[in-house]
Amino acid sequence: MANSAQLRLGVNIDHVATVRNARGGMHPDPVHAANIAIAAGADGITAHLREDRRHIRDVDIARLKAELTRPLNLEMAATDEMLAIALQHRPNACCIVPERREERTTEGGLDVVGGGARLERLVGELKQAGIRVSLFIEPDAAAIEASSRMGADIVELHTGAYCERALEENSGAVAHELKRITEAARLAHAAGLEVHAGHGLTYNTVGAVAALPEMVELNIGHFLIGEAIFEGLDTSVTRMRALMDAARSGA
Ligand SMILES: CC(=O)[C@@H](O)[C@H](O)COP(=O)(O)O
Ligand SMILES: NCC(=O)COP(=O)(O)O
Repeated sequence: MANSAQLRLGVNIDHVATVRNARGGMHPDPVHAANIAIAAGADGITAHLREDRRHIRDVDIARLKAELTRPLNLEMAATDEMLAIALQHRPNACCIVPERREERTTEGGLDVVGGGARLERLVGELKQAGIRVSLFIEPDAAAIEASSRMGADIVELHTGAYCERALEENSGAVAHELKRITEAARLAHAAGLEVHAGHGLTYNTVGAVAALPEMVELNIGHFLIGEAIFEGLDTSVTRMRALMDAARSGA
């Protein structure tokens, strides 16, 4: 079992729902996957209720909130529909993410600088309901300053570009992206924000991000669910957890 002093692992179970939805029906069940992930060492569960409901559905959020023994992090677009759902279910945290219906995945960070009053109102209403608020942002200084000004509790740094460059085996570009994440983590921590990161992380890319001392939580999904096909979800979560812990302890 994970202990609270460790870097936290949030397992994103969206892609279990993607497989389920390919045939309709109930199988495989994302809540069952969440429970396996928790038993294997996940500290929390992340689920992204997209506006188009392409994977997670409203009923999944209700069941996750009712049945989980670990905190739920609800990822959502900055809309009044999603705000109402969050206020109904009261997850432990809400991570506000940018959404474009036609995108294949979350392509960039939230436009916190341009997001203005609407985003600030959403952050305020969630916080007033006792929900911790995270903003999913690019690792850059302007986004961090705006997140802090807006009253967010947490920033989740988008690691997608870093992981893409790693897949291309472009070591110079990987180093550049890692430097952006490293500097952003320092800056966010100094601004009093809790620092999370995620998107596209794999066994190969997790170590460098886990080693950053300011990092408090990593949210990982697509790779873990993909590896689960080959080695089982309990094994993929356990391996990821071990890599995070080894990186954190300098092993
Ligand atoms: C915000 C984020 O990184 C995750 O929610 C991820 O987006 C889930 O997968 P999809 O982008 O495929 O919905
Ligand atoms: N916020 C990132 C997340 O929850 C997981 O992203 P991915 O590992 O599914 O790409």
